[in-house]
Amino acid sequence: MDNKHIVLLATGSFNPPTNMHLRMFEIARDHLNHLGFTVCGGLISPTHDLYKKKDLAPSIHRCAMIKQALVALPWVKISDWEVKQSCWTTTRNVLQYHQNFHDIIISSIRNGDEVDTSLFPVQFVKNINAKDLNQNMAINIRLLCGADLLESFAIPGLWKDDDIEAIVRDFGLVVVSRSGSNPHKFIYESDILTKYMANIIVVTEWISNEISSTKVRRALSRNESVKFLISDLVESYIKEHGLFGTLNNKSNDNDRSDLNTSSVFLSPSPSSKTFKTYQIDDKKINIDEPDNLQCTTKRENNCIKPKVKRKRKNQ
Ligand SMILES: Nc1ncnc2c1ncn2[C@@H]1O[C@H](COP(=O)(O)OP(=O)(O)OP(=O)(O)O)[C@@H](O)[C@H]1O
Ligand SMILES: O=C(O)c1ccc[n+]([C@@H]2O[C@H](COP(=O)([O-])O)[C@@H](O)[C@H]2O)c1
Repeated sequence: MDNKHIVLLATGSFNPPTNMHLRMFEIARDHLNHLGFTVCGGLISPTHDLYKKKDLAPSIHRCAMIKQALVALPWVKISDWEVKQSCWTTTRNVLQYHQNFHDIIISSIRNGDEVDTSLFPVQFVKNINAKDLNQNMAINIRLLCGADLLESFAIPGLWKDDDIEAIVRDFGLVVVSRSGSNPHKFIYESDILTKYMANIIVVTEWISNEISSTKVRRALSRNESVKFLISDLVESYIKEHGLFGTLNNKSNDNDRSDLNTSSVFLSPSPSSKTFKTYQIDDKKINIDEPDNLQCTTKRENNCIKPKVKRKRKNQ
């Protein structure tokens, strides 16, 4: 975990994406830069429709809204890989897939293979082109999350202990503080998190802002202003498509021609034996799949976030 080049990957519902989701990337990047890391890119991976969170808008809309939000944050890109799978994928596997993807691209560049780097962190590509790419230089995908997601590790039955351990051991976490949470205490109370404490960076947001998607949805359904909470482009999209109980629902569900979310990042095509072939724009690329990518029926049925009181437990 000594790699200094980082791509921050945030998972979640983004239902809808808020300004705080975007700020989370900026705050984390500043902090990591102060610590001597190079954050060369960011990715948002919205969760699958089968996660079945209450009031979850279809992923086609969530992807389209994220694209609109990211107009203001061009160093972060959307990955639609997760939503395009046939079922919900664990965060561990989402991280592993994207790590494999970056590893393959880097080795292709080193081998002199022609690959489309348009989806790759711009600064990293510049370094490669400037030929100062150290042979050992690699990109480390890290999970970026708010402190509430970290604390959800303690919700009984929601995360597998093995997955939590793999996430902190193999990828690492960047946790942005959220009011009402105490990430340092939470890490202290967890054996697994304490063991891999060196891989967990807690970022304090001093300009605290408790924007949440839930509150934005509530305001929208009441026809209250959401200006400065979400981007104007996202707001227009929501109203145009009548999402989240907005009043001017045009019932235009059948007309989805404007929702061109195809290959926002990359899309799977039929698999081969050990690799899966992915179409990236007009190029095909083989990527080693994370081991147990298929989710089990049990896990699929477990997708619904249990309505249990959050209780901290020693893991
Ligand atoms: N205000 C915030 N401060 C810090 N992190 C945040 C904030 N809002 C969202 N996040 C983080 O962004 C990621 C994606 O969040 P998610 O889509 O669940 O948003 P949310 O606002 O928490 O949603 P909801 O209100 O629907 O539960 C999570 O890691 C979450 O912790
Ligand atoms: O990997 C897991 O076991 C796991 C268990 C619970 C939640 N997650 C992910 O965590 C994210 C939670 O998003 P949200 O909106 O419910 O805060 C979402 O991307 C889920 O896929 C992942």
